[in-house]
Amino acid sequence: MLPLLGKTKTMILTYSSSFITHLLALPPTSASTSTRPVSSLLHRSPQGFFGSILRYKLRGYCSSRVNRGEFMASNIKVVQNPDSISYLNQREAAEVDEILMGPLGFSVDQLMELAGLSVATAIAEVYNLKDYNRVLTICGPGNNGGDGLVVARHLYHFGYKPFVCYPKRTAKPLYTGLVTQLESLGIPFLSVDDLPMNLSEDFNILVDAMFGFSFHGTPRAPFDDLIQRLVNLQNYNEINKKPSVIASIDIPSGWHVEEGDTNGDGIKPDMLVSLTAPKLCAKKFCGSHHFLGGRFVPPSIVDKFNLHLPSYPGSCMCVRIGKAPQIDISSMRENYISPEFREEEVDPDPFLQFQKWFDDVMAAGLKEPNAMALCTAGKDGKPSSRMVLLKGFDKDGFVWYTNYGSRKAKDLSENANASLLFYWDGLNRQVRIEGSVQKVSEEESEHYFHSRPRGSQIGAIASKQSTVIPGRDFLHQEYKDLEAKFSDGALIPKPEYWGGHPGCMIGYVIFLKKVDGKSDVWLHDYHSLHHHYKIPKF
Ligand SMILES: NC(=O)C1=CN([C@@H]2O[C@H](COP(=O)(O)OP(=O)(O)OC[C@H]3O[C@@H](n4cnc5c(N)ncnc54)[C@H](OP(=O)(O)O)[C@@H]3O)[C@@H](O)[C@H]2O)[C@H](O)CC1
Ligand SMILES: [K+]
Repeated sequence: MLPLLGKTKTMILTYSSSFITHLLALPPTSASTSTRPVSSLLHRSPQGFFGSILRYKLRGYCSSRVNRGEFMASNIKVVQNPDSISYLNQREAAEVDEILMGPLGFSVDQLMELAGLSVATAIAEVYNLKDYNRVLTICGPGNNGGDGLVVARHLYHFGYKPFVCYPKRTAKPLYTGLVTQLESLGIPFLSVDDLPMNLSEDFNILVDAMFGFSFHGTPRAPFDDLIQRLVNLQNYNEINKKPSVIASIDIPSGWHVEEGDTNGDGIKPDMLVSLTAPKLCAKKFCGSHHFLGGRFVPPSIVDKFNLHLPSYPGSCMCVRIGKAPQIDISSMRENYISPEFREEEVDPDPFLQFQKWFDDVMAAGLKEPNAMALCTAGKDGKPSSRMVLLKGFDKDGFVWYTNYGSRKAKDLSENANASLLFYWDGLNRQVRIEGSVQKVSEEESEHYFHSRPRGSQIGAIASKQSTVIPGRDFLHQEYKDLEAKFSDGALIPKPEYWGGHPGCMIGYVIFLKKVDGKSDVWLHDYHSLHHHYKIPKF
């Protein structure tokens, strides 16, 4: 059990499954025992909790991440300006291939596998399994077709239902092996005659893997017909309620590799996944989703061709190029599909129920399951929320740590009432905790402080929350100085202003600049060094 620093005492736990919210209440004076039968509470009509649907609009200050031209959405990095990257002509694309598979020692199998995986990843990023389950991969005679075979295999493992049309098979072992792999998974191979004229009747995604950068002239049979069916899709889509989409690998098939869709009567893919570097025709791509994949380009190629390519963050296989399409927020909705939440399965002890759900979240491998929104309001009654990390819980309360100088600590010193909210996406569950917060002993704070990594301890000293500092460099310098000071491994003293109050934020917060007393944005950095930028009120 972790030490207790901040505790919510009186609390209401609200367990929610698929957003059907049930309320569990504890007696207002004690958090340790619950005498109230859970089932009686569960029978309340949701109307009692929500009343009629109200439309709220919040005007005020908004915090958001700093936009520095590139940002991450669902782990995929976005390159906002497509003109900032290099485009290859047909000769360069072939030359890169030759160097990779010549002096640089790559095999085509390897590159194809990585290329195919990046395409499958991009598809899965954009087209969800529920709405885009049936995928037809149309494969051509060359390596682009081979990429398509690899994509079909990965999509199968991602949970999609792939089909393959591969009318001009290549007899080389690489390709026969890829076909065998798909056949062993039971993936159906369809002939051109098996396919409906209106491909959207049977398929949600059409993966265009017919031609890549070696395409020349005009498409020959049977690809002329297949390309025409993809062109016709647009007309069918206009009358279809649920349009199907085309995802092209490297080049939209039939397009001129450098000039693009010269006559304007070619296919109009919704997604293009360029490999290695986009080819010139990609500049003419007008679909919604342009990705770059093929994370295998070594620095020697980058230097030789003077390539400007975005970096792939973390373990991402692809990067989005250009802005994601604007989404009508009012039309965004999910169908929450999760096992029924049954009263008889709810533990009468809300803490045990919380433990059960926390175990589920851990088993599901969700990221930062202990992240929770903490909402406080000072004496002015104006609420503010931020994410903090749960560091332990028991029947006395839920524990987190913070800096006494922070706004949340100040709020709590004026008004002990606060709420916590966990939201576990993927399990469709949320837990609400409401109550009052107490300070805890200095001893407990001290104990927890020294259990943290040294970098975080130094960060806590460097970050005097809610104070104005000259700039970010000042913060870094302060950190470096402290790091040097404690480099001998000596005990790092806990600063007086840290601990003993509601707790440990994901990082600490420093007001970097004060611009007309406007609102702020926080920036995540290493070792809990965070700072705020002021942004204008809107
Ligand atoms: N380095 C990388 O990024 C990697 C990319 N990969 C993928 O490989 C393709 C390029 O592969 P390549 O085999 O060189 O070429 P294609 O897939 O474009 O296809 C060549 C075959 O298509 C025939 N072809 C060409 N034009 C036509 C046409 N008008 N009608 C019918 N058939 C045509 C051609 O036959 P020819 O007799 O005409 O020469 C070939 O049979 C690249 O774009 C990526 O997708 C690798 O997978 C990994 C490394
Ligand atoms: K293609």
